[in-house]
Parts: sequence; structure tokens; C-alpha cells
Amino acid sequence: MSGVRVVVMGVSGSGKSTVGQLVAEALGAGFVDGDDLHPAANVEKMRQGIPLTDEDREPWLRAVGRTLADAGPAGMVVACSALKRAYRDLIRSEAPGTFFAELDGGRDLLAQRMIRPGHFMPASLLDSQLATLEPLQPDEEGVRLDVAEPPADLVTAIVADVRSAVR
Ligand SMILES: Nc1ncnc2c1ncn2[C@@H]1O[C@H](COP(=O)(O)OP(=O)(O)OP(=O)(O)O)[C@@H](O)[C@H]1O
Ligand SMILES: O=C(O)[C@H](O)[C@@H](O)[C@H](O)[C@H](O)CO
Repeated sequence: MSGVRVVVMGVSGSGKSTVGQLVAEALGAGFVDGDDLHPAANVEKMRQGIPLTDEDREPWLRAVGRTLADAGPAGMVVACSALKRAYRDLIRSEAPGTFFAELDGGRDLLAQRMIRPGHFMPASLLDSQLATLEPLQPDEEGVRLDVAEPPADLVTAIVADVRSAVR
């Protein structure tokens, strides 16, 4: 039997790695940071300040979906931007039933949170991330939350929603 499948999604700096890890701990599930599944060429492109294309993201999204699908009974949480509806459809095609927790915030707050010494993602890519983002739609299983809230509150809300969705 497969366990819960959760993607914590949002643009760069929205907190998906931070919150995703805590959600995984709270659910007793595994955690993978989607950034670790990117082909090296994608990371290099982002480091150079060049936005990824749909074609760049396709193999990566499949890897995200397979990571969710291959999880054991404990389940899996993946932090993945999953910016477009089509990207989430691709993930769901590999891992049906995936729950998406979207972290949304205003541009200024996100820009502040992208200032992380040593991180490959330059803050200059925030506008293309926001332009690409297609928020979760009403027919998609998931929840949208405001990243101005403290991580612990976001985790409590996501865990409650995931539990009621899989019940
Ligand atoms: N809810 C929050 N409240 C305050 N600070 C937060 C919150 N969530 C994340 N942060 C901080 O914001 C920064 C960005 O968070 P994080 O790296 O988790 O984002 P991300 O979406 O995974 O970004 P990326 O995809 O670019 O790696 C980090 O310094 C993190 O500690
Ligand atoms: O789809 C994308 O453009 C990428 O996944 C980015 O969102 C980054 O990987 C991530 O946010 C790193 O900071």
C-alpha cells in the first residue's frame, strides 16, 4: 500500500523546503527536496539567472512524480515549485492522489526570503517565477496558505488537511 503523497509547492523563496521538511516529520513520511532531482544543466541555468523552460522541467517533474509514486507505506513529501497546472498534472500522472500545499506570498516578502548566501537561485529570477505561477485550481486536491504565517502554523494546517483528504 502506498502512503500519503504531498507536494509543498510555490515559487522560489516561498518556504517549500523549510515547511516541506517539517510536514514530513509531522506525518512520519519521507522528504525529498525537488532541487536535488534537477538535472545539473537545470541548476546551472538557474545559477546563471536563466529561467527554465517547459522542456527543461519535464524530466525533472517526472522524477518528482516517480519519487512520490515509489514511496513506501510511510508516504513521501516533496518540495517542488510545480508552478503550472500542466506540471501538476504531469506529477499526478505519475503519482495519482498527490496533495498539493501551495505557499503564496507577496513579492517583497518573497524577495527578502530569497536572500540566502550560497544558494544557486538568484533573486533576479523571482519575477519569472511569479509570471509562470498558475495557482492551484478548485478541482485540484490541496490547500493554499500565506507564507507570512510562521512555519509551525503552516505545518499544522497542511497536516490537518492532508489527514482529512486521505481519510
Ligand atoms: N513561514 C516562514 N516564516 C519565516 N521565514 C521562513 C518561512 N518559511 C521559510 N522561511 C525562510 O525563508 C527562506 C526561504 O525558505 P526556503 O529555502 O524553505 O524556500 P524555498 O521555497 O524552498 O526556496 P527555493 O525553492 O528557492 O530553494 C529561508 O531562509 C527560510 O528559513
Ligand atoms: O521550476 C523552477 O523554476 C525551479 O524548480 C525553481 O523553482 C527552483 O528549483 C527552486 O525554487 C530553487 O530555488
